[in-house]
Amino acid sequence: MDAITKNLTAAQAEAVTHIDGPLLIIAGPGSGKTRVVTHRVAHMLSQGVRPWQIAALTFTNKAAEEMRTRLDLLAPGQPVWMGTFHRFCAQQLRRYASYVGLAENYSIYDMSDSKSAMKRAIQAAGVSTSHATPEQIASAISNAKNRLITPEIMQQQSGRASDSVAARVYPVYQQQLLLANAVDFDDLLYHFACLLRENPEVRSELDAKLKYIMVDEYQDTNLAQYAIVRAMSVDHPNLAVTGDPDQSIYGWRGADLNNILDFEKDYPSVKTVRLEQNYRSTPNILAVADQLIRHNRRRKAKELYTENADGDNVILRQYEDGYQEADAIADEIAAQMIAGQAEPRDFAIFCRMNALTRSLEHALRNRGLPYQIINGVEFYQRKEVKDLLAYLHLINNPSHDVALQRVINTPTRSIGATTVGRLQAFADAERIPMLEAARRASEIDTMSKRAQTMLKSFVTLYDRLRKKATASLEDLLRFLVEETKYIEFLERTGVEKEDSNPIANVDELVSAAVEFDRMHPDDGSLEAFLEQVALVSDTDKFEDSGNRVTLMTLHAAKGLEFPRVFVIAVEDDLLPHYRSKQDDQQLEEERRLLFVGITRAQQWLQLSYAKRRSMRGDIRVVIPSMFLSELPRADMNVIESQTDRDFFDDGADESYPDSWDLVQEPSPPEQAEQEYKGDDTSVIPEIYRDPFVSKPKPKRTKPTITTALQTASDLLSSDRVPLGAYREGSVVRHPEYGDGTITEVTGRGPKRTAKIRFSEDQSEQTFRLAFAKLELLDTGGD
Ligand SMILES: Nc1ncnc2c1ncn2[C@@H]1O[C@H](COP(=O)(O)OP(=O)(O)OP(=O)(O)O)[C@@H](O)[C@H]1O
Ligand SMILES: [Mg+2]
Repeated sequence: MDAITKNLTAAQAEAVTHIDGPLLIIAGPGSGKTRVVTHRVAHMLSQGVRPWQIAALTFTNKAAEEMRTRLDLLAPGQPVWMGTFHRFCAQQLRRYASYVGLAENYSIYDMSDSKSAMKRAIQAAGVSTSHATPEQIASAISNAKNRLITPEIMQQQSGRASDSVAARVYPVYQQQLLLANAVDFDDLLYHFACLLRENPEVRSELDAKLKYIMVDEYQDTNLAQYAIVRAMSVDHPNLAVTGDPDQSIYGWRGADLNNILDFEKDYPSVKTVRLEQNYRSTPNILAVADQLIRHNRRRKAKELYTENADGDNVILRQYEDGYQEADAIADEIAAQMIAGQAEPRDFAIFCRMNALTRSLEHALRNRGLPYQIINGVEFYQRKEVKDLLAYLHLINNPSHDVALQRVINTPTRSIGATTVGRLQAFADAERIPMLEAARRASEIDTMSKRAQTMLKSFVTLYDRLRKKATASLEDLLRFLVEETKYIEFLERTGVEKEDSNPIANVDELVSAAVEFDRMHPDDGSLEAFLEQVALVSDTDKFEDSGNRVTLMTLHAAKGLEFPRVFVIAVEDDLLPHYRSKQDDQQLEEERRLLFVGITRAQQWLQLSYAKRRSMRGDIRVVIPSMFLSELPRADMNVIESQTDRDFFDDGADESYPDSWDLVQEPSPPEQAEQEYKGDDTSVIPEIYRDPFVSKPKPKRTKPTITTALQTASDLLSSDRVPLGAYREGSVVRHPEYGDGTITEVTGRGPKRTAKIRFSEDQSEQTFRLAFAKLELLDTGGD
């Protein structure tokens, strides 16, 4: 026990050694809340609690991974459940799928899958979208799920127009999902919460099994999450939660601050521990954070203090424009590295929206600085990756209509929209999955013979693929690519984008499959792989091992820490986001978001804004964020841009935009925009009404990530073999496939492609030479 508590303060040790009974740890950033969670688990294990009796829940896979790493240091190899809420619910639902009308191999729809499913449901429900856009309908349904409102209850509500339309779509949407044996992201929580509510025997079984539940970042739980942990902590109320109300930043997806503020009311016998000391940041950084957050009215005041040594002053810097900002930041990073003060991994750059990272990427790349972006163009969202995943989904779950619609004519096989429409109508009428309908194509008399034949041959292809379902994931994927002639399709359609290479992405997906096979030699099922992919969240794939600068949104930064932090574009209309400015509560959430950003920094921090910023080709004059005027400038280094030139001396007022309407970014902040026009708790029947439900907030999205797979040095390395050196007969080495011989070279410039036959398994692969990680062993030929 000494080993576990020796590096803890008295208050931390008090929380760590508390085993039975509810526990609330409420404390500011960097005070060791997450550390307490892991130490407490280790302590419980040392006191004889069995590992399978404990579950530690959090919000990002990265945070869960970190907990796991820390626990492994204290108590190696213990099978304690640690993971995200969504993963937890996904796994429980596999066990209890039939209780909610699903089969065990159900699919998890991602954002774009859900969107297509929603479109279809809106069509099927026959509602008009003139008063409510599909987004508004989706958002209202998502809200309802977050508040555990069933379709029946929603239909009883009157309310605003978009809601009554949504109420008609909701049951149809749910029915179609069930028919497809699929759930959307909200459903994971919703179904599981409903299941616990409606099945007392399951509830008490889980309550008894998982005697010790812990939740980190409890301030971000929504009603569904609250209901879930509460239901599992009735007979054994050993629920321990940690949180910081000042870091609640997920109101837009239904998080309810009251869940933490009222914990003491929910569990009157609770033991509350406050941690006072910050171990993360310098006093300078804390002072800035503290001054800022004091401007929120809805909070309990608390002091942040630290015994850490003074560091550099926090810098507040103005730039001419976004480009100068990007260049200067990249230069600053290079300078600090050259001075031997830091390495790339020490730096993080945070922004309000993903779109803002573009010029930074450029600047970092130009200087050969390695970086990774954790942002909204997730690898798994790329077209070619989604195509192949859709095949896998359909192989795993033949009822997955969204996947079927994606692949039925990809690669193109002359199955046009009309045919698909008729197929869908037949499926809807017969209440069968579309694949089943395709099998019965000859019964669809609205369809031409030719179309029926095409469908039949698609079904034949499908059956061939499905036979491979039990092979290793790698084999399955390679077989799939080959059978569908997918690479040829990519080559034919010639999609070549500046920042992505489709064929390389296919290779990357194969690598992911190989990796998955390797990690799961025994239990690696297709279903498990798809689940993992579906649940990848924003901070996943975040490699500590890679020594890179990290670019990410403020939302994704929660819970993490970095020695050196830049927060860019602290500007009016961006932070606070213009859609949040009208509403006091939302404005306070924006302030908390900046607070979260500031408190990630350990030693060094710079906040910046520009005089002008170009967005989608438009240059706009910038007003600095109101939050900057709330900071203790006297204690900061305030550096204004030296240049006086101002393009907007004339007519500046006219060119100033009302809003950033053109800035459209499918990232969390945008969700805040979604229609919320009032508090509807009044129309929720009594049994569902929770005294703590405050403003339900719009739809959650699945946050996503991209790792910039090619580091700057990869892209810039001058010692690359010129593409012309590769020819038929050249012998090459690939890091994964081993040695092989080029059998064919086609295309020019960046499209130059080589077919390689690998000696190990005689498989043939196609690579774009500009991107492939090849080593030229022998040029071959003369
Ligand atoms: N007693 C301690 N002694 C030494 N280091 C500590 C102690 N407590 C916490 N730390 C360190 O302080 C840093 C912040 O801790 P931790 O991440 O647990 O804080 P947190 O309260 O979870 O922060 P956040 O609110 O941002 O999630 C970590 O690097 C942690 O290892
Ligand atoms: Mg933490």
